[in-house]
Amino acid sequence: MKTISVTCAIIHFEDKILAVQRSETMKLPLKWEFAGGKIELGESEIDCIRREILEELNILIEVKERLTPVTHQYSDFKIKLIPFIAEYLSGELKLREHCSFLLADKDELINLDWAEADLPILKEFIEL
Ligand SMILES: Nc1nc2c([nH]c(=O)n2[C@@H]2O[C@H](COP(=O)(O)OP(=O)(O)OP(=O)(O)O)[C@@H](O)[C@H]2O)c(=O)[nH]1
Repeated sequence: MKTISVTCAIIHFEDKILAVQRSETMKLPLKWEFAGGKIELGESEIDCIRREILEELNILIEVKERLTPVTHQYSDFKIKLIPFIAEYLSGELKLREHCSFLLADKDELINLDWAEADLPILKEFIEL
């Protein structure tokens, strides 16, 4: 099965972290994730995450650090999820695809119903 490469961003808004909830019509409905999306042909990981965040959330971010990518097999597809830590720079946050968002303390994140591929990323981030 083909592996899709997806970037995602753990975005700091001062001392809070942004999590977003997938809408009912998306794959993995109502799961929580870090915003991001598929890498396009010829696109760098960093360009991808900046583009996806602008498209999905209408904001600009500064990418700070790359965490460890996770490969995960869902029942019908396989992904390589590449996480970045980032900081909010500018723009008014608007949800263009997701149904809700949360600005949470780092230690509250674990209580959400995450997309499975995000769990090792969350663990690495919480232990930083
Ligand atoms: N953006 C993002 N996608 C994630 C995360 N974790 C995770 O399993 N994914 C999966 O990665 C896939 C690609 O992300 P996407 O946001 O571009 O996907 P999409 O809904 O547009 O996919 P589709 O157009 O095929 O329905 C999705 O199926 C999504 O479920 C995450 O933290 N962030």
